Amino acid sequence: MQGDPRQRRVENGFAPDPLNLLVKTIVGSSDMSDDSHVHCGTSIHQPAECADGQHQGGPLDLTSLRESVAQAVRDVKSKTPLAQSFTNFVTINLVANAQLAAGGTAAMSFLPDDVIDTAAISGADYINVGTLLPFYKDALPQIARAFHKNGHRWVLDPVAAGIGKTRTEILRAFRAAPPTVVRGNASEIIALATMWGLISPDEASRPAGVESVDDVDAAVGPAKKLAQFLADAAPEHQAAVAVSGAVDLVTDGVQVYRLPGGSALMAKITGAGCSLGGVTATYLAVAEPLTAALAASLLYNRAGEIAEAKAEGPGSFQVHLLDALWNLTPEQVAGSPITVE
Ligand SMILES: Nc1ncnc2c1ncn2[C@@H]1O[C@H](COP(=O)(O)OP(=O)(O)OP(=O)(O)O)[C@@H](O)[C@H]1O
Ligand SMILES: Cc1ncsc1CCO
Ligand SMILES: [Mg+2]
Repeated sequence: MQGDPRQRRVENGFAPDPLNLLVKTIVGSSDMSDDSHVHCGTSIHQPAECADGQHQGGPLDLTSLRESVAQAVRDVKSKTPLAQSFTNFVTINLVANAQLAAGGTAAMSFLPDDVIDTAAISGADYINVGTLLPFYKDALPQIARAFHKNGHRWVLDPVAAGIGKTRTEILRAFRAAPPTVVRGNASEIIALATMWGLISPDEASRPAGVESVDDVDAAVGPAKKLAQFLADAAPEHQAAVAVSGAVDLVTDGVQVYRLPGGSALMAKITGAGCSLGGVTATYLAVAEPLTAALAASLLYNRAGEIAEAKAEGPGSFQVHLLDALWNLTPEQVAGSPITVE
C-alpha cells in the first residue's frame, strides 16, 4: 500500500458478525495487524467521532455498503438474473460457468439484433473485446448505442486496450455511449482513460497485451477519472470502475476501495478477469454499479483463496474456483476486508 496511512480507514473482515465490525483508523502504520491502530467507533456511521477527523461529513458508510453487497449476493442466488455476454472466444465457457456458479444465468451472442433484443430480458450485459472479428467494428458500437438509448446497464472489459487499430476504434466509439462499469487490469484502465482523453498521454504507460504491465496503484487516478466520466453519462449518475490485481481497486469516482486477497494462481488460468467481469454484470442486474463491482471482486478474492488452498495446480484451481463461487455465502462475501481511502 502507498500514500499517507493516516488517510485510510481500514475495516477487517472475517469477524463473527461481519456486517457490524469495528472500524479502525490507521494512525501510524500500513500494517493492518499493527497494535497502533486507533479504534474509531463501532460503526462508520460516526465519522465525526474519529480522533483524526478524517472523512468528517463524507459519504462513507461501509456498514450499509456491506449490507448492499450481501443483499446483491442474496438476490442473485434467489432471482437467478440473466446477464448476457458478447465476449472473447478464449474464455467464453468460464464466463458462463462463473455466472452460473454465482447464481445467475448466462447467454452468449455475437449478433447485434440478438443482443439488443435480449437486453429487454437481460438485467445487464457484458462486453469483452479480447478476440475481435472485422464485423465487430460496426456491431459493438451499434450495440453500445442501443444500450445507451435504452438506459441499459452494461460492463465493459477493455481487454488489451491500446493494441490494434480495430480495438482502438471500437473502444474510442464507446466514449459516446459508455458502459455503466468498466472492469479491467491496471494497464487496460490506464489505456482506456488515455484514449478517452481523461488523462494526458504522459500519465500513461505503454500498452500491454491481455496481462497487466502496471501496478494497481498506477491506475488510481485514471480509474477515478473514468468512473466520474461514466457517472456523468449514466442516467442515474452512478457508475464504477474496478481494477484487478494483487489488491483490487474499486471506485465510484469519489471513494476508492481496496480489496485485498485472491490468489496468484488466478493469473495462471485464462479468464479469471473475464469471468470476474461477467459476474460483475450478473450483480449489476440486481444492484447499483458500486455495489455490483464490490460484490464481484470480494467474491473472487475469497473464492481464489479457497481454491488455492485446495488446488494442485492451475487445472484443479479452476475447478475449485467455480465450486467456491457457488458455495460462498452472502455474509462471507460482504464480510471481506475493505480499505477505504
Ligand atoms: N497476484 C495476485 N494475487 C491475488 N489475486 C490476484 C493476483 N493477480 C490477479 N488476481 C485476481 O485475479 C482476478 C483477475 O485479475 P487479473 O488482473 O488477473 O485480470 P485480467 O488480467 O483481466 O485476467 P484475464 O485477462 O486473464 O481474464 C481478480 O480477482 C484479481 O484479484
Ligand atoms: C488469452 C486471451 N487472448 C485474447 S482474450 C484472452 C483471454 C484473457 O483476457
Ligand atoms: Mg483481462
